[in-house]
Amino acid sequence: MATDPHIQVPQSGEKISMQGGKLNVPNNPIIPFVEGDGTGPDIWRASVRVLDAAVEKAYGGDRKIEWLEVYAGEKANEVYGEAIWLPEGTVEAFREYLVGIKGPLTTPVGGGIRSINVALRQELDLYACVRPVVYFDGVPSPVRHPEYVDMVIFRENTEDIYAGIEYKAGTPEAEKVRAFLQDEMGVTKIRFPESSAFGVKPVSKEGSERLIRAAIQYAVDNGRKSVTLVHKGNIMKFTEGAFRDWGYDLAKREFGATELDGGPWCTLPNGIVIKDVIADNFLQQILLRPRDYDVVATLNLNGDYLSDALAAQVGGIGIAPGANINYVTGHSVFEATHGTAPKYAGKDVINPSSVILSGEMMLRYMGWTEAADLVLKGLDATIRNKTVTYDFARDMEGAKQVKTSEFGDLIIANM
Ligand SMILES: NC(=O)C1=CN([C@@H]2O[C@H](COP(=O)(O)OP(=O)(O)OC[C@H]3O[C@@H](n4cnc5c(N)ncnc54)[C@H](OP(=O)(O)O)[C@@H]3O)[C@@H](O)[C@H]2O)C=CC1
Ligand SMILES: O=C(O)CCC(=O)C(=O)O
Ligand SMILES: [Mg+2]
Repeated sequence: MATDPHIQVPQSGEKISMQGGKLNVPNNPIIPFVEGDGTGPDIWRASVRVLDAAVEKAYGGDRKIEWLEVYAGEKANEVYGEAIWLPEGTVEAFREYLVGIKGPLTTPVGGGIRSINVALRQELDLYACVRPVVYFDGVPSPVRHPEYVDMVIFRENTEDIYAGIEYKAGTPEAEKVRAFLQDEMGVTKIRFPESSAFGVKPVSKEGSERLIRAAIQYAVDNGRKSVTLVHKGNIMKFTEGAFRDWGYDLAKREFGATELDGGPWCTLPNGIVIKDVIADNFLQQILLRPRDYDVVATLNLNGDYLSDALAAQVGGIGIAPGANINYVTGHSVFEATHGTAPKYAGKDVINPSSVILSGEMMLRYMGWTEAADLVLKGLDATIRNKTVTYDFARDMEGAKQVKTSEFGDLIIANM
């Protein structure tokens, strides 16, 4: 990164580091950010002002983030002048400065580049995608009791069918996989072998355990009630089923869990329940009985679907933050659950709450809790005052619709 001429490191500012398993955060940390594609720039402009204002108000100038712009996606193509989607310098900056934040990046469907978002998580081994889902009073919701939803999704972030190991139908590679499966492994269940594409779903013990460990540790540290392992292990026995079994084993081995009524559910000594639910059932349970669920640990693709579904219950992906974290190295990239929402790009209308709340998570992760609390205070008051962006305004009686930038201003005023 030091040699990347496109990346201008701020003159002042210091690196965040990890020492003895704890983050060491200076008062003026350098934090890399990617603005993002589509609505990313609209959202980032509002978000950065809110985060800076919260830090300024909380610490009166004693602390300040030194932002370092790095590039990915369409902006990287512009800045680098060629088709470079995820420059080495960007990955290196996130590696070197430990904590970063990003806007959404476009991934084409069917062909073209593979996801830059996924690539970044894989490159930095950010194995836990952490997505809290909580209700802010006044947000319009399609359910009767959105306030019953208070969950934190821990989604495995580096494996599964999501890793992108696929072979296109009709290629020599797909033919090779077909031949291996049918001729060497004796597989007879491929319905249309000649025209099939193939995808691979790697799910490992190490990968599952480190994610489930992070989820249980989070539950312990935050006084939560339960951890639910969500899987489709009845059908995918050796991948999703193993995820469940490895989870229960880990809870017993590392956290002292004991079986409840003959198992497989178990409890930790402090009463936290470890349980499991099959994924399709879980999707109806979260609508009917959301209070039965708290921390959720699941595989990559399930976690992707669940994130948007649960976000809808508390008002949608306009207010759905997240973090990609490696709890061992401390590396983290905070990002919203939503994508680029391209039809709203450049219109200054989109809801910036998801990135603002991802920034709030980042401040809390850094130990800057006073600033994080101010972000929540400002956002909460702005929503209660019914001054909201289009997505909330369309279903909120008596609301005044404001622009993305105005919404940011109001959050700052309400801190
Ligand atoms: N981590 C990442 O960077 C992610 C990237 N993507 C990428 O984003 C692109 C677009 O994906 P798409 O499937 O359309 O999903 P998006 O999440 O971009 O948008 C889907 C819909 O969700 C609503 N929405 C999204 N963001 C907001 C927001 N900030 N405020 C209010 N409403 C919002 C809008 O609904 P409405 O139309 O009702 O207003 C929008 O049309 C794809 O290339 C995809 O791969 C997708 C997810 C994550
Ligand atoms: O990378 C992408 O384009 C989509 C990723 C996504 O939907 C997610 O991580 O929630
Ligand atoms: Mg998604």
